[in-house]
Amino acid sequence: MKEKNPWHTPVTIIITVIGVIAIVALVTVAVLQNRPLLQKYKYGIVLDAGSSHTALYIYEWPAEKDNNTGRVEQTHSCKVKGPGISSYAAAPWKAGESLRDCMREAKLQVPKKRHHETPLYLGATAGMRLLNKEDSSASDLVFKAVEETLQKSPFSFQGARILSGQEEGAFGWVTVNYLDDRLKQGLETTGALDLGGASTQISFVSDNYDGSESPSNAVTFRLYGNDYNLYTHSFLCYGKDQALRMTLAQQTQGSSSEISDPCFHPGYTDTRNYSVLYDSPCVSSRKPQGAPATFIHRGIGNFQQCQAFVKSVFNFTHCKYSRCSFNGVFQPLLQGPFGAFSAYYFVMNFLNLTDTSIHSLETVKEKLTSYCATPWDQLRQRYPDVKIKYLAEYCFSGTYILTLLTEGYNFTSENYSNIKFIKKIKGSDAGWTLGYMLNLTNMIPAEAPDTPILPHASYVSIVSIMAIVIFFLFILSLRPLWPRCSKQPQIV
Ligand SMILES: Nc1ccn([C@@H]2O[C@H](COP(=O)(O)OP(=O)(O)OP(=O)(O)O)[C@@H](O)[C@H]2O)c(=O)n1
Ligand SMILES: [Ca+2]
Repeated sequence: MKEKNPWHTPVTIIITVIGVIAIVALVTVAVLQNRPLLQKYKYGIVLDAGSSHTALYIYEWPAEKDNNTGRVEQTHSCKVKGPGISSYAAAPWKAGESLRDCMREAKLQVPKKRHHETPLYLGATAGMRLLNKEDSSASDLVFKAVEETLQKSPFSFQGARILSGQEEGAFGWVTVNYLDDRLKQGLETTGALDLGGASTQISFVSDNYDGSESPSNAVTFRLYGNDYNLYTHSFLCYGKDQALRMTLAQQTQGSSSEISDPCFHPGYTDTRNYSVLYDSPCVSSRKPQGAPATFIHRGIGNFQQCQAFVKSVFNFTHCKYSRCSFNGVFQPLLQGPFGAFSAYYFVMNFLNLTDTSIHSLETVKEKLTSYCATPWDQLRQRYPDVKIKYLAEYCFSGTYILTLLTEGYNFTSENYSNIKFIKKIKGSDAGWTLGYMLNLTNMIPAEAPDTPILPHASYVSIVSIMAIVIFFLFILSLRPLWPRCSKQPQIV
């Protein structure tokens, strides 16, 4: 008699086929339904109109995330040729013109079909703050010129304006902590130190500061369900270019036709114009009477003497609060790690001093002592590709940074290593622009968003495994229906 394979009964074959189809269907639906959709991006553009130059930043984030909560990253940056827009006060149309090349680049970088929905912002900082103070109609004309250019772009232009010092400091802090993923996770935050050409900002969270002492330094945020009381202050005129003017003003009070400057290298000489030097609200009131048209600016390269001049631009005589940084400005006790960017980074990177875990405050002083004393022609030979203006100023700038951090903000040998000199965090530049855009586009929710318990891959794996297990349990549960054991021949 022919032995029949017990699995070949119609019932088991049907159950198996249905089971396999069910598993394939279940897993396919689970994978397809939850598959990350093909990545589409949205874009935002911010122009940082700084005192020394303008830069354009393009940010992108996944389009499919609800309320734009996906991660925002910088995809492109463009440095505008020429000086900052405040330098075009005498020919405002040139300020608008200067932005054209970078706007052209932006058009190529952002996919065409996204152009009209891409917000475009221009924020101006200390250079325009100073121009506005000095000559508000000139500053209005500069804004008119840049607005005309930006309105002509295919992007959704949202306006050009001067940021307050508070905003500049607070948005720099938001950028650093957003990029470090500290806000979403509610981790201890990083303070932000920004050194520009015309102003400098310090922003940090301190347990001793709830905003009641000196409320003008307080910015409160509720981000991802956490409250932050941020201390922030912007010192107008304490960016490195204006600080250099103040230091030179200190040395030229005698109207002399020649000064020997310890902040410049031995052998360095240049002819400077008194009226150009004093043409800034940071020093204009101190222009000496009867000064000649020009003076010879000679370097003598002496760090200690340089630091003495630099110190003289800080005022430590009065403080009506429990503690101050300088110029009578309140500052709570320093707390936590700090990220120092923009000119802090350019200068410390040039001097090879960015790694504060190796280079202590003492080493920084030693390095500056020998660097400032290096003859100018030797430096020119060693760094033929570095812009002369930058190269000439690194001794002053390094000395200024050291003095600002220690004498100004009260960093000590103990907490100096809490500072990290940084340019970028995960590919995006540290600076106020990203924080500014995140704020204006409401991309940081006040409350923590609900997130799925499991990541996508774990979800799919668990669904697949469970489907297979259920299928086998089902087969087992049908055991009573299974044909009798195969060894015994069956009588058909
Ligand atoms: N490789 C570089 C680039 C810039 N700088 C200096 O860094 C300062 C400008 O820093 P930045 O952060 O770009 O200032 P701005 O944003 O233009 O100025 P502000 O924020 O004050 O408006 C200028 O003194 C410039 O000479 C430098 O020393 N080395
Ligand atoms: Ca700046």
